[in-house]
Amino acid sequence: MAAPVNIIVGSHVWVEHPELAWVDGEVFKISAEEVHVHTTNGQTVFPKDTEAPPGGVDDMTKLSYLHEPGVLHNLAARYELNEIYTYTGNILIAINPFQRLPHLYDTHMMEQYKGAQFGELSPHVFAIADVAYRAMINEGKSNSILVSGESGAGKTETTKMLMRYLAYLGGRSGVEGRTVEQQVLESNPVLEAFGNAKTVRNNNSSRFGKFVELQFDKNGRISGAAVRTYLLERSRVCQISDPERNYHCFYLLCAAPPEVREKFKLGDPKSFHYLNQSNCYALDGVDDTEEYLATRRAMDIVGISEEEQDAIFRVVAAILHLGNIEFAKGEEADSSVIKDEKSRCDAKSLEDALINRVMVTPEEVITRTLDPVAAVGSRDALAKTVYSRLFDWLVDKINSSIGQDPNSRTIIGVLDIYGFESFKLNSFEQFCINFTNEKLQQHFNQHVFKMEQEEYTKEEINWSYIEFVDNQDVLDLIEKKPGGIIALLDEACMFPKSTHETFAQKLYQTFKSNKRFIKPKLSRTSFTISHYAGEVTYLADLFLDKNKDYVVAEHQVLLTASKCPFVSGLFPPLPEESSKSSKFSSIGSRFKLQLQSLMETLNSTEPHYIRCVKPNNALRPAIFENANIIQQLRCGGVLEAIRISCAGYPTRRTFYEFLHRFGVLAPDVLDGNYDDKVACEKILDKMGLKGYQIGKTKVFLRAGQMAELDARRAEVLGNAARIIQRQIRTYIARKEFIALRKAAIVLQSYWRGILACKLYEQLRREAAALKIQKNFHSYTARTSYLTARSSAIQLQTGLRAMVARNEFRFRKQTKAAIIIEAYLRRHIACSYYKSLKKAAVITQCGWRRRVARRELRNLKMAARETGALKEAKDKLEKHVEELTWRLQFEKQLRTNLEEEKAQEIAKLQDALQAMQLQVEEANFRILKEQEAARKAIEEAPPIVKETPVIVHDTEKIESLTAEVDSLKVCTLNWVIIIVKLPFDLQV
Ligand SMILES: Nc1ncnc2c1ncn2[C@@H]1O[C@H](COP(=O)(O)OP(=O)(O)OP(=O)(O)O)[C@@H](O)[C@H]1O
Repeated sequence: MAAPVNIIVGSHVWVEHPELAWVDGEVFKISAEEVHVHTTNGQTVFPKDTEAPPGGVDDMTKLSYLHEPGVLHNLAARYELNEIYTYTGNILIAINPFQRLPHLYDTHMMEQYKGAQFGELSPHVFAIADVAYRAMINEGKSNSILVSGESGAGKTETTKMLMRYLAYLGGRSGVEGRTVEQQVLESNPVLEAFGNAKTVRNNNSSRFGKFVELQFDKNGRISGAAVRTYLLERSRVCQISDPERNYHCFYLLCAAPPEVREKFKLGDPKSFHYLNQSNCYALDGVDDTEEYLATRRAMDIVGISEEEQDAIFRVVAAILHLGNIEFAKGEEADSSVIKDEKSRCDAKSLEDALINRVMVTPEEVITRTLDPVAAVGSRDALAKTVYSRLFDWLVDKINSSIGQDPNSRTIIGVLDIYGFESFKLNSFEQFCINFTNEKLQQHFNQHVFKMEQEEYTKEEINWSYIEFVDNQDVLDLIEKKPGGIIALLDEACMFPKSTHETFAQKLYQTFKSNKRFIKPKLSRTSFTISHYAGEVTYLADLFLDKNKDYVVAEHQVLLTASKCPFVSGLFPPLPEESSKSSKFSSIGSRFKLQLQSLMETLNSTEPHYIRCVKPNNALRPAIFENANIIQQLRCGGVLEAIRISCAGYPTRRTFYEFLHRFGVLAPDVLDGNYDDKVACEKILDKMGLKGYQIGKTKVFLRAGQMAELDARRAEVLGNAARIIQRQIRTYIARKEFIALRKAAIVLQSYWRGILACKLYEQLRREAAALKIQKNFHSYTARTSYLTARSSAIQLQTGLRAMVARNEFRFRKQTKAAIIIEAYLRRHIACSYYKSLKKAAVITQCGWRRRVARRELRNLKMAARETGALKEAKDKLEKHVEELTWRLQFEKQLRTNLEEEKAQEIAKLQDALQAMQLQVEEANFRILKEQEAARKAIEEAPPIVKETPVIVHDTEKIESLTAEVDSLKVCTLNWVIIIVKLPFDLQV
């Protein structure tokens, strides 16, 4: 490959790669015109800045090597660190982070950016908004911020942030009710509900362009606002492809609370033809019911009344029901039930409007019935017309409700518009979008380059080497009247017989020699336009249909006659002559006019640019391997701006300003009597700068030269400041030194006196301390000795007592043991003695028994020998027994007698007396009986035998006599006892 300048062996370079965009490598050989690079594949080579900061630079113009890979690498390095914003001069590049970064947009951030110098803080949308606001306030000029980028790049999000920040700067805090800025912010959700849809590239893709104009009063407060919208994608209402969705409002309404669905006879979105062409009904992380309620709240805030909201959703529901009408072949169009209450129009009129067409010829009026395919087209056209009118009504309503400020002198406009589009198949929408971008690019060119060139021309400096691609020729190709593509398209639309083929042929013929128009070789209906951002091939097939904007007369009649005042309000009756003269209106030319008006507005403002970029792959490291980014930067004019900025003279100053600022660099030049221009030239030459230009009134500097001059100026000023500082410091220091020295001497003498006093005092204290120490030591030593001694004595006492107690205990135990032993021995001896005694007794008994037995045997033998002995023995035994009994009886008696002594004595005395009386009586009777007996003997015959009675009486007398004797003895004994008793008792 060819070697670019400033590349040598060992250089680190970027090499173009067909898929990865750029890969880095190292040059290892340069021969003739060839550079050999490791990892080379024969593509373009750019030098790599090995000293570039790893985190990237916040402004691309600060890069040492400004080329595509350098730019891309810088963006990638920053994106890696979540730095999604980067400047390119005054243009802000915003890369979609695909993740919420709340810290970037909180109130704290807003506070930081408020009034901060541009470039002082990291690049940010707030910085751009702040610059616009400050410029407006300071210069009293209107400003605009143009946000562009491809679908999903983050335009809408960026616009929201801008609006929030501008509302923060220009809002009225503490105002009651709905403020303008609140209404402006809340208009977003309303417009998004009706103008946004899920597409393949973005779940919340805005299907229209938008220009919000914030009007400010003289105090810089927001006093009014206007929203302008561009080119709503109408075809989406009737036609969607998987996995896209129709406009959000349809799904929100189908998910509305049951009473609302009931009112509009709605149900599952799958049951509607306009929604079920795609299988996507829900969005991840979005609750349509919630969104419905939020949209209604936002509608409240922007001032849409309850009735109007109802009417709006009634129209939305009607469009859904309209889509379900089907047509069959036949004379009569077959329709499913026409739910007339939805649009409040007559079912028959609806049917007529959908399938009948009236043609007025000079001769007659012909009514023609459409075939089913055409009827479907008619139905869809009706739906699209109603929807786009509804959308326009919403925008108008928002504008009238927010209100315009006729006294406002300045505005800040924010443009959120689709970026350049180039797909495989490009249709009318892409044509319009790219036309818009050509317009904006021209505006960009005019602003950045043309202004630059005009300035250079005015100043009569040489600018010939700055080239830029002027796209006026492309714009002519598209919009020139007559003869441009739009004009030809309108023409073709007005010719009933035109087809897309005739239209394409017309284009080929008209533009066959146009540099910007190319006819693809194999196609009959497509054409290619060489746009500033690249070539785009359009398919002309649907251009005619899509360009037609008129409302079919039958539809107009139907809708004007609607019983719903809202619907009839959307379609006011056309003035007689306009309906007659032309029922044609073209989207292309309407859009052209809108763009012209937008451009006029933009041209009257100071523009600021934000380019949103969408990494193809949200994975961070992939960004660098993303050729599409380069394309987006190219389309956004970023690369061109960088190139021009480097090639041109970005810095310029009037001679006066220059001399005022940089005169210090060459005081001799200032002192010399030179013309301003010459003086400037001399200063620049003295500084050794090259490539600058001197105009008629200004000095033009190349990129970086201003910084260099500033650095030199800072150096000179710094040196001068240092000299002055040195002198002043010397003077001050000397003065301070003398005063200090004087003060030091006084202080020293005073301090020395104090020190001597202190020393004496210290010595005295030391001596005293020694004495105290000595006494204290002796005292402590004695105290500790006494304590030790008393402790020893106590210990000894304790030990001795312990020993004595032990000895005493031992002796006591010994004594007890002896006693126990003695008792034990005595017990043993006693036991032994008793056992001996017992044994002796037993032995004696045994012996005696043996002896007695022997004696008994002898006695028995003797007794047996004599019966008398035996009788005697019996007698003796009886006697012994009687004696024994008598003894016991006597004992008993004696005992009883002892107890009853006194009574017994008396008793016995009584008994004695009685017995004496008896004795006397007995004696008397004996005498009597003896007397009687003698008398009887004397009287009885002489032979009479003795009778036994007498014997008896005799015996009785004898016994009585014996008894009397014994009683006498007994009485005597008792007398003796009684006489003796007092004496015994005394004893
Ligand atoms: N600054 C940001 N912070 C966080 N997420 C963002 C940011 N910018 C964009 N996004 C994400 O990217 C998505 C697409 O962004 P946005 O809708 O703004 O794109 P757009 O350029 O307006 O697309 P379209 O042209 O299709 O409307 C957003 O829904 C959001 O998820």
